Amino acid sequence: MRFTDLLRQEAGPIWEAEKQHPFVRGIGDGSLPLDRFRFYLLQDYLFLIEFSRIFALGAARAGDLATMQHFASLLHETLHTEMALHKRYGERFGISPAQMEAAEPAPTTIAYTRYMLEAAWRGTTADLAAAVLPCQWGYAEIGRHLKETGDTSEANPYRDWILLYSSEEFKATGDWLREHLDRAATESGTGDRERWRALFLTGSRYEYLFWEMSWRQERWPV
Ligand SMILES: Cc1ncc(C[n+]2csc(CCO)c2C)c(N)n1
Repeated sequence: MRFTDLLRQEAGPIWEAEKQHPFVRGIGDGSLPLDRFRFYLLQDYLFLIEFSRIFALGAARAGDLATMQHFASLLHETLHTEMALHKRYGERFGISPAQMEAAEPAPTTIAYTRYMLEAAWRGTTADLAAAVLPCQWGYAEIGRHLKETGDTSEANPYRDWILLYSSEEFKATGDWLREHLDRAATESGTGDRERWRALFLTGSRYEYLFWEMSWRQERWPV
């Protein structure tokens, strides 16, 4: 069994809870209240900007040209394809990209992005892959799940979201991160694998918390 399959198996209950989360179900059937999606959109826009730094760090850390190219295309995909989706949704809400960029990050957005950045900053490209995989692979899995079980008709305001994250191109980029980590796992000891396991599980929990934050429209208490 691949190392990342073991990780996925262990994170099973967390990923299942994500699929059952009212925010995710609401995207699937289109019933999610727009103000909750609007909150998510602003937070996720900030999330993507910070997240991009991680891929840039991956390119800088890469031990070979092919790895550098993969991180560079992940960086491009995040800054352009994925952020373009958010900008289009912003337009529908009458929010400009400048306004989105100027939004105030909520506690969970800061905690999650700092957590991944710190792991990426002090680790190897395999540490980086372990920390970001729940995000990349998780969205591809949720996208596919919602495409199969949800409403992808024009009536669902979240249709474009589902279509982007369920696309094959999107899945392909996540597959490379998995391969990168699996390759490292075959050449490393239990200490490294234990660290990657912890990064993957914590990342998965933060993914859950991001839905929860958006559902509750989390704010600083004071
Ligand atoms: C909280 C949160 N988690 C994951 C993603 C999805 N995502 C963010 S960057 C990236 C990699 C390349 O595009 C992917 C898949 C998101 N948007 N927001």
